[in-house]
Amino acid sequence: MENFWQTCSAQLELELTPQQFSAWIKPLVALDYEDGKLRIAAPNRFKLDWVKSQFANRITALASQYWEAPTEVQFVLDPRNALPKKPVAPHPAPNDGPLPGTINHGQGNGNVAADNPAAPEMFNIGNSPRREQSRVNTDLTFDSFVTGKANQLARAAAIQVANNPGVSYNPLFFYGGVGLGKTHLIHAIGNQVMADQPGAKIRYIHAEQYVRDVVTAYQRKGFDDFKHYYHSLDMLLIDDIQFFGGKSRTQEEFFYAFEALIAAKKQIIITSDTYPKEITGMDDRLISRFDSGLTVAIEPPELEMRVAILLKKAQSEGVTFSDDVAFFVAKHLRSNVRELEGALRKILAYSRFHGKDITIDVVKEALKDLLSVQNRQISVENIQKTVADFFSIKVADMYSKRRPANIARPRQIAMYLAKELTQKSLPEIGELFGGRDHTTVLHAVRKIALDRTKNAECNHELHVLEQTLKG
Ligand SMILES: Nc1ncnc2c1ncn2[C@@H]1O[C@H](COP(=O)(O)OP(=O)(O)OP(=O)(O)O)[C@@H](O)[C@H]1O
Repeated sequence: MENFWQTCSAQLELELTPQQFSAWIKPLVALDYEDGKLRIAAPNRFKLDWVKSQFANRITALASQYWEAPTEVQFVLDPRNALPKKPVAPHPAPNDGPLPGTINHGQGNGNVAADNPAAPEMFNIGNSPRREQSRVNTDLTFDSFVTGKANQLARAAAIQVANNPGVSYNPLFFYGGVGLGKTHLIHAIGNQVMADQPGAKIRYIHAEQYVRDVVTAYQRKGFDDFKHYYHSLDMLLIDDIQFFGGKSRTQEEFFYAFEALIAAKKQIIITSDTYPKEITGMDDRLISRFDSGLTVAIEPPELEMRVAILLKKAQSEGVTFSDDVAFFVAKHLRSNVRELEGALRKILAYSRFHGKDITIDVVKEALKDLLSVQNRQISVENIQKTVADFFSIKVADMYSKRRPANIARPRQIAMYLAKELTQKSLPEIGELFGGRDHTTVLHAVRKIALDRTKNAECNHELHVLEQTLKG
């Protein structure tokens, strides 16, 4: 039973986004399995209904596969949490990922949001424990953060700020690609400050949630409360600020909060996928403020660091990885830490499921899909040829200086795909497109990324090209 749930969770973790997984699957408890019936408990009615409608089929399939027999899955309320059903709030809850959320039935005694289901999430700070209010994840600490060349500067800055919040660098701005540990690092700061200063009012928030809170405050004419809450913080940790791009109302609100906090020497820590000046659709005055403290990059991990991360994560799962195995995985998976974690989960699930020790052969088998994608390296040349074929232009036009629209656009698409599907940097891509400047590549990447969100046909073309290139 436990084995099944571990395997099933590991599989779902691979299939869902991290937010979906932690919002919907992590809180579930597998209760028992008898006569082809599996019972799974959800912490509240809302989660129960949602999980049932969204994930029941997948869990049933995994259970039937595991027990090699048709299995019926029943979802029940966790007997420890069973409370009478309450109305569902119409807005998304903070940590519930992209899906509609609700008030927290489990700990609402007397707090504003629980009494008033329409109250915005940001006021849900009544009687629940302080850590809960701060949204700081206690698992993400400096201790569990592996350091290497790629992140040592960022870690040093983080420690410095955690030791002297509001004093040393304000704001502290981390930027870097996906899955490189930006979120981990800002939670680590939050955890340390919370331990050092138990009275401090700290808040972690993802920028998308902040945008939603602004919208909610706007709809309910609740800006005074909104302002009061954010301006009263001792430390604000705001993740993925690039989501503010193009959202002028949010930027304006954030600007006031920013000014108020900095003036009061309260620490602000920001993460983004790019450095301040490169964030699209961001007000110049905010950009200059973001850059007014310390801005630090986090780079993709080098080989030794990838090995260290794998060894540490395996150890924390109670499994010992031999150095050979760790090197094998680290050599083949190069892009980011999240990918390494995914690979580790796959390996553990595979070895548990088949009852095999973790050897290189077992790893090869467990990561078959991942490794074959990595091995089928997509080259920029290949992208140029495929895109040229697709739009019936000459490959040479990819490097030429000619600019008619029927050539310029496919060229921009090829640059976009080169950035998306290869590990090449912007200058390297520029070089391969006839010695163009990296800003030209960046412009193309952004333009096509934006078109893609607005124009279904463009999105479809890109999809076809991606599928062709990935084989
Ligand atoms: N140096 C590290 N040591 C240990 N774990 C790490 C390290 N860097 C990242 N991780 C882990 O990798 C996963 C992804 O990291 P994180 O969410 O912090 O990335 P991110 O840079 O914020 O990415 P995104 O921009 O996609 O949000 C997390 O589980 C995190 O704990």
